[in-house]
Amino acid sequence: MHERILLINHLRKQFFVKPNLLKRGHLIDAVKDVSMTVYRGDILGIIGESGSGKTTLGEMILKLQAPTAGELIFDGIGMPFRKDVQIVMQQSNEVFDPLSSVEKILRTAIKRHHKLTKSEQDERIEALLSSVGMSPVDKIKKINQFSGGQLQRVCIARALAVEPKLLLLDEPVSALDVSVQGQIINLLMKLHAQQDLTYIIISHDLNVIKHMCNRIAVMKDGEMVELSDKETLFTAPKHAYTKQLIANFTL
Ligand SMILES: Nc1ncnc2c1ncn2[C@@H]1O[C@H](COP(=O)(O)OP(=O)(O)OP(=O)(O)O)[C@@H](O)[C@H]1O
Repeated sequence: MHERILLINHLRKQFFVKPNLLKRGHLIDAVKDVSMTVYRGDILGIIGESGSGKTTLGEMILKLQAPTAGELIFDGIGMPFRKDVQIVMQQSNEVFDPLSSVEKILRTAIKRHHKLTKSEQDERIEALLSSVGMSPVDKIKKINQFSGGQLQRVCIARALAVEPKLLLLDEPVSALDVSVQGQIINLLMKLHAQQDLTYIIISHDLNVIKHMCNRIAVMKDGEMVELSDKETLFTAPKHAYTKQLIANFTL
């Protein structure tokens, strides 16, 4: 029996679009009426064209946006919530202060959520660096000394610093060179296998989605038009829009 970690129940988000010379101000439904269950250990992909509501859905899961209607129920996720859901984003070089050291970034994250002594923090920093395949000497390096792939490792280490249960990966590799993409994907898969983690991945890249996910949700115009396990989605997609996405992918 799969253990539920998150229930998304009739979630809706409207935005007011300000008037301009051509159009009156109006409301749009970025997310219309999305319901789904995320199970512990899932690697759930969210795909769909630009503007289909993927980011808005992700922001509601992170509690960065309040839903207009509906609810999110997190199971087995205690307080404070902030610690249990973390994000790894695409533009890792814009996420950090370029003059910060890795040590400072990780220590700040650790201190925010755990009461540890200085030496316990040091141990945790070393363990985090090792878990993302970085060397202990990297901790004194500044963010502006790292390549994109290394930065993404720092981003992942920072997210893991607070021992989250759910990671939202928003285009986790799309800014990276193809060879580095593979390394980061392998790292994410290794961490998922080793630690008790659940992933939600937003990506335009169906190769990444196919490689990593066990279940996939398809968004179109704010609606979730299909939620299938990976095999079904790629071999017997149900919705016409999914069929089109898969056909374009296999061309
Ligand atoms: N803060 C906002 N104010 C007004 N409209 C918004 C806001 N944020 C998003 N939208 C609109 O909501 C819709 C969904 O946007 P969203 O960014 O969630 O889509 P997406 O699927 O993540 O797109 P992309 O793949 O390009 O990131 C779009 O029409 C977008 O213009």
